[in-house]
Amino acid sequence: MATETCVDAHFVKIEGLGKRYRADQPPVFEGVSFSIARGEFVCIIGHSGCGKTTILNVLAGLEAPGEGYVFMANRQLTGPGLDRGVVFQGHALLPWLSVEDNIAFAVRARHADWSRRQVREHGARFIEMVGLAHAARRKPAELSGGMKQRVGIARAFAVEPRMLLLDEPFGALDALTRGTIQDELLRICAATRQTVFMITHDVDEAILLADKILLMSDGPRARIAEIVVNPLPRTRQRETLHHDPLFYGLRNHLVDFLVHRAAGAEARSATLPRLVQFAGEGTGDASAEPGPVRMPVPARRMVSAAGRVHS
Ligand SMILES: Nc1ncnc2c1ncn2[C@@H]1O[C@H](COP(=O)(O)OP(=O)(O)OP(=O)(O)O)[C@@H](O)[C@H]1O
Repeated sequence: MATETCVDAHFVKIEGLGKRYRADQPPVFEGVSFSIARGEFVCIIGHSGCGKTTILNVLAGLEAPGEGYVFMANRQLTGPGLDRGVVFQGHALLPWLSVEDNIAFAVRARHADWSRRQVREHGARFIEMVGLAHAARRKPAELSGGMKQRVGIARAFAVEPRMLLLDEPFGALDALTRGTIQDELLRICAATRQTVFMITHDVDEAILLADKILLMSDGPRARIAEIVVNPLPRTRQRETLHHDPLFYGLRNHLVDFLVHRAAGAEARSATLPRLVQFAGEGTGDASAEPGPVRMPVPARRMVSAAGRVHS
């Protein structure tokens, strides 16, 4: 029982990850260590180029780390596998297949012994889940960007991966569509207790979706400087999120990191990430005191009023 609890808390374990692309250059990031509990939704935020996608690719097994290890359920991951589902920004659908066939293709890869009917019925559940039953026979070219992204999400869920990896999946969508899909994602994750690792540049998106937010310092030699535990209840909803007294304290803390601390010596030299937990209406951490979102910001690193990072 104790072992099981331990596996649950450290379902995914990343230890001392580092990556250097060129021998004559410093590593993009180093000493990256963190855990993801089973069923936990983790977002990672950091400025462009600090290595977020590289970390996601290492978790997906698409790229080898220069240093360090990744474990899932106590097993070391050394390559890609159907136990992990990836949703990329560019949806990556097969253009000659319909929505249902795109999903069936992925399901068949996972369950080679299933009958055609089993594959179809299984896929239909997930198409329904993302609200695309009416478009199941359409090809990707006949879908909007938001619909394509939903197909990508349905496909990833249909494979029932043990960990879902999302690389800025909503970055290219308009605000309204993004909101709708975020709500769907929240609902599906709550229903399935899916373990998720997601890259986002949107602070508000991280607050809405994540249980834990990893803040990366700037590269080269980027690190996870802080692990911020989301104090808002898991039942949070987009429409009412900003009414919670803890919302602005958390938001200011994240924006302040991106604007002021990500490039600072303290964040860049952190050997271990700082755990930031907010307590009650204020915060248990002195540096996490709610404060104004300070502008203007350095030209290279702008965080818009909407909480999105631009470089
Ligand atoms: N295959 C590669 N070969 C050489 N350098 C690479 C390669 N892939 C990434 N890099 C470099 O590594 C650094 C980190 O890239 P990565 O895409 O992981 O950053 P990121 O934080 O995801 O950035 P963004 O937010 O802009 O997507 C960048 O400087 C990038 O140029």
